[in-house]
Amino acid sequence: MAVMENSKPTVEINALKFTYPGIDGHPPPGSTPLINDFTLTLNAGDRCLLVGSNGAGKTTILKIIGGKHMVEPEMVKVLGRSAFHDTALTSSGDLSYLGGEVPIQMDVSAEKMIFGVLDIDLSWRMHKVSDGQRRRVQICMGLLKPFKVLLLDEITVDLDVLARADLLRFLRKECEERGATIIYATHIFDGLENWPSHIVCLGFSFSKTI
Ligand SMILES: Nc1ncnc2c1ncn2[C@@H]1O[C@H](COP(=O)(O)OP(=O)(O)OP(=O)(O)O)[C@@H](O)[C@H]1O
Repeated sequence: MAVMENSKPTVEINALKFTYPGIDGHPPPGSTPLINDFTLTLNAGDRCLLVGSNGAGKTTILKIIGGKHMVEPEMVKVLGRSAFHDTALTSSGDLSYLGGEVPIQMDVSAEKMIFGVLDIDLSWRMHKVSDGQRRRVQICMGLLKPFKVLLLDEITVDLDVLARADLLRFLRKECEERGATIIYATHIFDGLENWPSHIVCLGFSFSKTI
């Protein structure tokens, strides 16, 4: 059962509009916004899958929610605040983004993550490990503080089937037991049948009730 800290949404995106700036720092005149009129509300415990074709804007949306691109504060609120304008959201660990090389944070014993979920061998030499093994260590190193909202940008791509299943099971528990909210952008749907509470496909969206 989800732990609801309060009834306020954890993520509120309201008619979000975004265009990457041109060389002069402004959107090119007459350009069509990459993100146009995107609206989404998530609550504690929700797990949202973000899908869409290459270039649809998944990473861009996660980065906007994570405070890495500036938008008007009322368009995107995380825990009632604008992540771009209120950097304490990310520095506290309440809001975490993992994509590329950026680590995530999570309240869990290192032992459980290292040996139970990610199955890391402490004797691995980092210059000799595979991409998937390196990814496991990277995820592990980020799982240090409790998060309330977690943004995952295709982080499981290098993991093998079992490691990915373990991680997804673990993340689901974080939502159900701690009331965390997760948005996960991916192209890999295997094993995700019962994972999300919401599915957003860029271009159109719908919610699945759990
Ligand atoms: N910093 C940037 N400046 C200008 N355009 C960008 C920038 N980053 C991304 N884009 C463009 O914005 C569009 C959306 O990119 P984004 O990375 O958000 O898509 P995505 O849905 O995550 O794609 P993929 O599934 O391939 O990861 C693409 O056309 C991309 O070229």
